[in-house]
Amino acid sequence: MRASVEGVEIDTRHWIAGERVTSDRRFASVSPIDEAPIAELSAGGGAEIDRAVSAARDAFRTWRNTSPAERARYLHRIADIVESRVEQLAVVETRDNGSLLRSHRRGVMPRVAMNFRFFADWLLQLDHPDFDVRGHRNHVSYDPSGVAAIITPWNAPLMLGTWRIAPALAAGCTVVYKPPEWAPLTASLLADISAEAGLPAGVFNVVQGLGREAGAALAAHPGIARMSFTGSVPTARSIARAAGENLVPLSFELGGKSPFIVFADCDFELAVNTAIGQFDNAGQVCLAGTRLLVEDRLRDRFVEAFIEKAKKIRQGDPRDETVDIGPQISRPHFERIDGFVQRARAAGMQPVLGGGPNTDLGGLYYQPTLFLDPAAGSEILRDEVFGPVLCLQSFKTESEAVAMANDTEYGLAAVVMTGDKARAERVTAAVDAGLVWNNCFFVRDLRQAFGGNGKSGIGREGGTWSFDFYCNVKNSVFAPNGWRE
Ligand SMILES: NC(=O)C1=CN([C@@H]2O[C@H](COP(=O)(O)OP(=O)(O)OC[C@H]3O[C@@H](n4cnc5c(N)ncnc54)[C@H](O)[C@@H]3O)[C@@H](O)[C@H]2O)C=CC1
Ligand SMILES: O=C(O)/C=C/C=C(\O)C(=O)O
Repeated sequence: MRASVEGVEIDTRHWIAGERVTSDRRFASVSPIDEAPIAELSAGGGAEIDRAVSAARDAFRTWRNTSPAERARYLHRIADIVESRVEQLAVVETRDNGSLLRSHRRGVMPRVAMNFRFFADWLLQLDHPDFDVRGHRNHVSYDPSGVAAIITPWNAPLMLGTWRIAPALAAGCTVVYKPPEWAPLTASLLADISAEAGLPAGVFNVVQGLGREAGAALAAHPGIARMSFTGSVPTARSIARAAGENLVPLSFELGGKSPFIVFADCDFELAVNTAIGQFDNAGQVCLAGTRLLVEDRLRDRFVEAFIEKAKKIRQGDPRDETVDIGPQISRPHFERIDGFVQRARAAGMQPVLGGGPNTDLGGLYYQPTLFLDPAAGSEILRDEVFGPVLCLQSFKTESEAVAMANDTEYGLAAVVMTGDKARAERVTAAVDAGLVWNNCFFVRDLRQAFGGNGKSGIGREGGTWSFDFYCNVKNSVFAPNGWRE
């Protein structure tokens, strides 16, 4: 089974034990750009997952004993190949998930390579504390744990997949990866890249398929040692139930409804421009500050400038270099976003910007939308829309801003815009979020701890936190005596 997408040939079967494997059942990948089916893929289920976990368990026997230096060399080879194929990966990803081609070329695919390079290098400089305990030598080691199951979403498919796959492989785990069915194609290309890098058979496996079939079978498999999931809260609950049955440790990176707090003493232009950036990727960004909280004496000026700028956002085909935002991922997701907006309207809240499909473009293009002062407790203020829909509320005091920021079940990120450093520090300390950006957004580095509080996730990844998760951390103590000379 093959597909040709934007001139790139893709083998759309599973990748198990270093071989391509077909299933009788198929599913189609549909491009968000024009809703055209662009590829047919094998749809795996319990049998394919069983086969992949078994291959990964076999491969683990040797991969766990492959030296860190050797593992790092494989990861750097993968990074080299990714770098040599940025253009190919970028055009396929854009056709498959509708995110901007220019972002894929200049930011996202280089980050994919960086995911491999960073964890290869971090592995080699991992601190293994060695210290004295009342004359006994104490040593900490990071032992590979086994098969890591990895399930990720479609909004940045290869970047989010490799941000989990790379540390797992570096840690000496073997991997079974279930890519997102709405944008599965670059995972198939990654299988080729892993083979070309010489990764031994079974170390990295890809099972394509639907979440409720292949994904559910993987989460419930008793042969996995770790479950890393990025996606929505309802799916996380079902994965947690399944993995909990086998007492498999979890790392969850879920949704958000992050506050974007603007104080009147901020750099105004910077604040407006950064707020406009929350529409990036058509609002399909887990970290987005979708609740704009603006100090009331700045509110009218801010709203006016924001709307003026937002009206200049160019929406269209994400392959066009001049376009700012593309389509939503799929028809069901588009309808879900519109459902939120229409229910808010029906409840009496009128958007001051956008508020429906972009009728000039048709298809899956949704207008950047802003609601002012949604009713307290309303769905649009409470739930993650995961589309280009923002809410704006105002506050009078710093403590009111913090209370509003924390009035959510999520806790992934927060943005604070202020000219007062002391206030930035106070607010940063008081907001309940895994990541806080002051006068900036998405300043990202793989040494950072990444993850959310509350419904935004469980655990942290990045730097040593990733190794803490994928490894069995072992503490060994050696007595000073009792040894035969
Ligand atoms: N915190 C973070 O780092 C990020 C979080 N997200 C969150 O992801 C969500 C959007 O992604 P979606 O694809 O709609 O989420 P989703 O939860 O529907 O799907 C995510 C993945 O889970 C799989 N899946 C679905 N049902 C499953 C089941 N029953 N068992 C096992 N696997 C299953 C899907 O096939 C897909 O690969 C948003 O809530 C977003 O905030 C997205 C990107 C980053
Ligand atoms: O930088 C990361 O590791 C994760 C970023 C997540 C997004 O960009 C997203 O969900 O859109």
